[in-house]
Amino acid sequence: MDTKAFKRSLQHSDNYNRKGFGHQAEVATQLESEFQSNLIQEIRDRNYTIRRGNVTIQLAQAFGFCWGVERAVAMAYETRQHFPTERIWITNEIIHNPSVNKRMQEMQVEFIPVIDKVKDFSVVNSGDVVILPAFGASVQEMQILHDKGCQIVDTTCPWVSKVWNTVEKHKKGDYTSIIHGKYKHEETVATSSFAGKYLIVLNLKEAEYVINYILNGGDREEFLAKFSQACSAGFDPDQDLQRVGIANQTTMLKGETEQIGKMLEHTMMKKYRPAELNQHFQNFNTICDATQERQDAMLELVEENVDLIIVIGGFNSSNTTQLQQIAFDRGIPSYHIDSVERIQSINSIEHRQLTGELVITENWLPDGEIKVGVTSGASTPDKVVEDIIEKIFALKATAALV
Ligand SMILES: C/C(=C\COP(=O)(O)OP(=O)(O)O)CO
Ligand code: SF4
Repeated sequence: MDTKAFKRSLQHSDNYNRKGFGHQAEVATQLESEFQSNLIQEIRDRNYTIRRGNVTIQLAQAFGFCWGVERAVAMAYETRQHFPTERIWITNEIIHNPSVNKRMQEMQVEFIPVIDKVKDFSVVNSGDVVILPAFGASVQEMQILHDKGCQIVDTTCPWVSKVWNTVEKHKKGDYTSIIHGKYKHEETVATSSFAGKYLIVLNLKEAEYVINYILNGGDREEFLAKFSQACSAGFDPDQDLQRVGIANQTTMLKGETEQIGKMLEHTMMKKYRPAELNQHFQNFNTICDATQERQDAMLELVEENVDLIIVIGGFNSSNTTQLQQIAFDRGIPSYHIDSVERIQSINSIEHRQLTGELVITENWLPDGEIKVGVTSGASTPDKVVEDIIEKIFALKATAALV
């Protein structure tokens, strides 16, 4: 499929909207009351720190809702206002936060049903409205919806679309897109659907494996088995790694994407002559600003001498997981939780480990004077952060009375 031509025709269609419906002001008030927090604003105004009793909270200098998330959620709210009686669908979670997705359901924004791991678009009728989430959607899904003639509201973050443009450029130049990302993640699924040849690498270890194959060759069958779900159809590692371009899922660890880019650049210089580099390697920066800022702020927070760090965000939120990875790498006790309910008591917290496992840790909150670092992912409402900080204050105040 000519994905570029398809996107152009979609954008010119009367049934397609990516700018909202002019209800920004009403929606802004609603979003503020549902998701914003006076306490968090107060802490921001006090140079990101607050002390109550024997607890000091140190917030990261950048955390919480990013611009792309605010925009997508606002567009979804506007869509409900603009189409009060129409049936509204969404192709995936709007963003990776349970409280925001719950609100979508309360507003009767329905998920496309999935049968045997396949989305059943037959439920969508031409008069329906379908929201594409902040991660975007695959070009195949867009085409199905376009063919149905339903109203499409596209909330894809422009930073994500920028990555799609990058893989289109790779495709045009006959470069294979090496995508740093998680092959099952909605954004990466969408990005790879716009690519020509592609290979998705999760981390430095996988990138090193690919580099070794480029330089020294290797076991072709093993390579194909390893990346069976993470490459384009008919991918041939012996042919398709001679010209490569870098792209990423916007919320990966920024340092890791940069390192993978550098490693591949050096590899191509080594394998071919430096003067031929441009024919074998392309790199456009596709890390988003919000991801950079939140990770940079986390790198500062881990230097703050905190006793522990609470990382707040959906358990399927990639960018939140990257924030915890930074704390983990520094050996600081850190707890990734998605809501205040995970704090069961002063002695017990249920949290997600980097492996994805949910575990309960006892005696997680130290006695006496403590300093707690707090950050939240790009899809986490400040309200959720407030509830958690208030809970910590309350638990410690009660403990001090005993
Ligand atoms: C929508 C979006 C980022 C917002 O945070 P999310 O937590 O929703 O998504 P992710 O970190 O990619 O799992 C895609 O860049
Ligand atoms: S994290 Fe970046 S790419 Fe993702 S929604 Fe936010 S601004 Fe957009």
